[in-house]
Amino acid sequence: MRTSIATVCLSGTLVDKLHAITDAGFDDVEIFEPDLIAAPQSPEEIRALCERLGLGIALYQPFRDAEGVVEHEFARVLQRAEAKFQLMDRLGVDTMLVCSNVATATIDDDDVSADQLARLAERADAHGKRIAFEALAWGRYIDDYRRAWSIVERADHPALGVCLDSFHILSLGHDPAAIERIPGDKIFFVQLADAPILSMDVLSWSRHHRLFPGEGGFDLPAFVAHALRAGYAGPLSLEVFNDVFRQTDPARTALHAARSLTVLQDALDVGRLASDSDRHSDSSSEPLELDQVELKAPDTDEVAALLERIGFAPRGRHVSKSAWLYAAGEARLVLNEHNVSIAEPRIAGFGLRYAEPHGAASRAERLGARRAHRRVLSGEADLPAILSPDGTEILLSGPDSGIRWPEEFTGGRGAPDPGILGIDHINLTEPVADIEEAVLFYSTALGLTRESAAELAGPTGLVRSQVLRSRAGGVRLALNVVPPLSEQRPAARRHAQHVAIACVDLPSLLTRARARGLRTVPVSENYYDDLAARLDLPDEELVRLRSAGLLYDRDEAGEYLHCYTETVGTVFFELVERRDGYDGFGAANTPVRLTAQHAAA
Ligand SMILES: O=C(O)c1ccc(O)c(O)c1
Ligand SMILES: [Mg+2]
Repeated sequence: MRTSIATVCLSGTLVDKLHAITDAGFDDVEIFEPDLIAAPQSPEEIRALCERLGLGIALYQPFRDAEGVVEHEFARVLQRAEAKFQLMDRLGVDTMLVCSNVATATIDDDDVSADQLARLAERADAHGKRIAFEALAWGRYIDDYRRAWSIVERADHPALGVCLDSFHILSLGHDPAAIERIPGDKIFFVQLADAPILSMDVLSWSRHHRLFPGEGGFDLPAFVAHALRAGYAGPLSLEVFNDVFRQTDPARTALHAARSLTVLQDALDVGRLASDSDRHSDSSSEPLELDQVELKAPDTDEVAALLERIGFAPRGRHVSKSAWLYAAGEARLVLNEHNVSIAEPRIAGFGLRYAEPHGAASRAERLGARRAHRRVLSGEADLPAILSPDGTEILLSGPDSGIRWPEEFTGGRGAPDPGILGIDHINLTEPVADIEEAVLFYSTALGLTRESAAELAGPTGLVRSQVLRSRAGGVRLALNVVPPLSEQRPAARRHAQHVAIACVDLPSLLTRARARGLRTVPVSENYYDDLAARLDLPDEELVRLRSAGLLYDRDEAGEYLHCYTETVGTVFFELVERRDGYDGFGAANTPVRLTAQHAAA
């Protein structure tokens, strides 16, 4: 199928947008009228540019408030339309989107709307143009695609069809199954947008919060499948009104958009295969384990000292690079000073183990991931590495390739604390502008499953937190969104990232670690008073938690004890003990940490 995107999805001038859309590989574009009106180029120049770029103009939109009006007003509608048909001739586009009347409609009568649309279509036809009628979710009378179709059917004009926009249909909870009752050749256009499930007025929801397919709560593959079963053969076109995407770099956003369509098309293919031969989606695309984390800094001494206080032991220095491996239990952390351009320690990468790392890397690349140059720590094995959109390096290892690379580090000393088991999870931060792209990347290119997002109260407002994990449970990744106005704050307040270390008998480990000089984020007395009020914990347990300075959470399955270390650069560590299958992240305790870190930074 042809792919398309509306210019309204991107930032910049019309010319910027057309270049970005072409470079991202789209076949077609919807020109959003305000973009054209504001452009200094003539319609002929825009047409010539699109021809030169090999980009088809699939739709001109929107034309508003056309039907349901009294007769003398309709005469004005036809005059307005006439001018637009001439403009469309100059642009070389043959389909115009007409959306249902939101402002000037005074007549709630399908016969009147059908008659007026038929007359509009008659004029369009005279210019060799077509009208695609779209029910806006906030249309004055027509807000349901089924009603829009019945009006189009009644009008019965060959130059009149419907435009189906997933947002308007799914936001109102309308069943998309009736799309299959519309003949495919009367579906003139399909627009796709996802959105987070929010309870707010539908106009604001649509204008500010639409997302690319796969990023929100709508079932876009099912929606598109209905249109395809109806026989729709036109382009799949993204129409995403989003305040953030309209501010970000258009080239990057267009790539992000294209990736979402690739994922959607894959989901449609899998659906088709599944119904044909009952095949299940491929679980080999999921990572098995998070097998190491790499921290980079111009000078890693401070992080190294912190790790030793926690209970890690140096396993050695890399044979040829300024990099050190710290290990304990199954946990492996690489401290890398090689080719470092950043000023402060940060999480630069991590390793995921897959059943087939090369297959996983090709899949990620197809979904837009860039290949990373060989990682410093993998001189020997043939391990692929990719980059997340923000440049985090992800090393993909196989079932046994993880065993050899630590041998490149020699000259270790000491023994790790036996209380450390491995890496429990990592928590990265993303600017508001990048979070959707990051979530799409981790959930598709890396094969993780997105869980519902939470909003956690911090000293500078709500922090959105998005958990991604492997279904089998071996990999857990949390992404926290940096509050948008925090850019001027010290780095540690803006984007402290952390690695959570899984421990056994955390209270005893903490006693030993404190004897080695470890300091943890202080926990207020008020916190323990609240714990006592909230959870029916035995007094002795409360005393133990309080004296150890531990945070506590529990779910239906079990309990979670945890604490946070001091921050070095933009990195800190969390020490966690999961008891009896506790499956969360102690999210309820995040405000305590954020506030303490805010005060300390
Ligand atoms: O928000 C709007 O006005 C608007 C305009 C055109 C569309 O196709 C649409 O879905 C919404
Ligand atoms: Mg639309």
